[in-house]
Amino acid sequence: MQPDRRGTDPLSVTRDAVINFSNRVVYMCAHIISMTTSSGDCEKPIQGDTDHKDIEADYVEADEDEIATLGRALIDAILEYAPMEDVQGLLDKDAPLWYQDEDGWSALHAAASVEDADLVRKLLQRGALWNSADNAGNTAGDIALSLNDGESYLAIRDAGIRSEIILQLLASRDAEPHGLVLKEEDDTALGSTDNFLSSHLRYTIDAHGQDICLLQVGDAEIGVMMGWESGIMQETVRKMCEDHPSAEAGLRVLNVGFGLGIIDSYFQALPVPPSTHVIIEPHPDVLKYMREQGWYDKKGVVILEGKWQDIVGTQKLEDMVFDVVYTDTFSEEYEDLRLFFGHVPNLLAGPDARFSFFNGLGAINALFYDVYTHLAELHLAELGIDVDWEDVDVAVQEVAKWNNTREYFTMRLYRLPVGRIRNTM
Ligand SMILES: C[S@@+](CC[C@H](N)C(=O)[O-])C[C@H]1O[C@@H](n2cnc3c(N)ncnc32)[C@H](O)[C@@H]1O
Repeated sequence: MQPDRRGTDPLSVTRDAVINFSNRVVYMCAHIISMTTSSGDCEKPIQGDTDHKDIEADYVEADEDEIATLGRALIDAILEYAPMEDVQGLLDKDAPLWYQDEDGWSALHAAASVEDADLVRKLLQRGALWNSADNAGNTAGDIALSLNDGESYLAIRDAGIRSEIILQLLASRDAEPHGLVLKEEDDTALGSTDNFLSSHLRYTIDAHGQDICLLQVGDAEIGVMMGWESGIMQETVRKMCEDHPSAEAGLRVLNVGFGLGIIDSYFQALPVPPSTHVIIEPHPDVLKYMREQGWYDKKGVVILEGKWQDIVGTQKLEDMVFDVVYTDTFSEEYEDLRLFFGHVPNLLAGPDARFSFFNGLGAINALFYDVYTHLAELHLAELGIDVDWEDVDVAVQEVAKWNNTREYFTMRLYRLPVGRIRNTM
């Protein structure tokens, strides 16, 4: 699974990651055997080391075979509708729930495919990975969804939300990288803001006449922002501004991340342009493009050069408040978005003010997209911000949409959030 355009996807537990995880378990078994048979020093050569290693390998292989046999038996039992006592018997023998067969199916995939919501719940309670994907990229949740089995789907989705909340909590209390977080490190310009900011961006028009801002990553060019998203940006501005009580006086707007300037152009095109329009943008090539396009000279526009992390919540914003706040960055993760959420109550001018963000994390898989959407809603609710969601149909011709860049949004519907401070009166 590809990381998301706007960041590494922390939910993206790929088949490889699960295999890595299971390999780690096997490695740990080998390590424990090694420690118990080599006086706790597995690096130190010991007498008869070769024989010793052979024995170790045999042990691990035998373990691996036994584990795989149990894992396979559990999947088969579920798929063959075996009596619950048989399935329970295999679970009692510790049949591995992380095991995936040659198609990438786990016991949870099997339980979802036979539409057994009780078993789905049982497997999740016993630690089944809610987000492991089969070779075709489908999770058990996707299978439940395709079978219209709402009960199983919601059990899996809620397990995903719970697990993400727990991981976020652990991560916030523990500065050390946490062993439980199954996340691939990404030091490229896609997954690291600092690398992104030192990479070259190219603004161009693709073969379909679409405006596009491209980032070079290795041999490939990745879309930072693409013209097909205009519909989302236009609808976002409409939902946030159209019926705003202060619209006729000119709104105070804050936008984080300029990209192609699509959303900023829609803000400027409002019947009454914003009275103040602050744009936060750190990338030197984007700032150059903004200068060339005359953004520095527009009335009411204030460009704050830098990352939002160095501007929002500091004196650089001079305690300004806004009627409309929008954020859409790149190479950031959900955790960055959640940190931004924490500033939103202080940025909004009052109960009429509105907040939105590009809701694209996990949008290459229905289950992951759903989990992120709910996670965002829960975290914003904790901050006293209630969100209205609107579905925007973004099904456009695939060729025109992607050109030669990778796909990062494959859902038919974009879930557009508009948050407001909860009115407690
Ligand atoms: C996807 S584009 C935004 C597209 C924009 N919504 C539009 O309508 O064209 C993301 C932008 O966020 C900027 N960005 C990346 N990291 C940022 C950060 N930490 N703070 C502010 N902007 C950031 C990027 O340089 C890029 O210009």
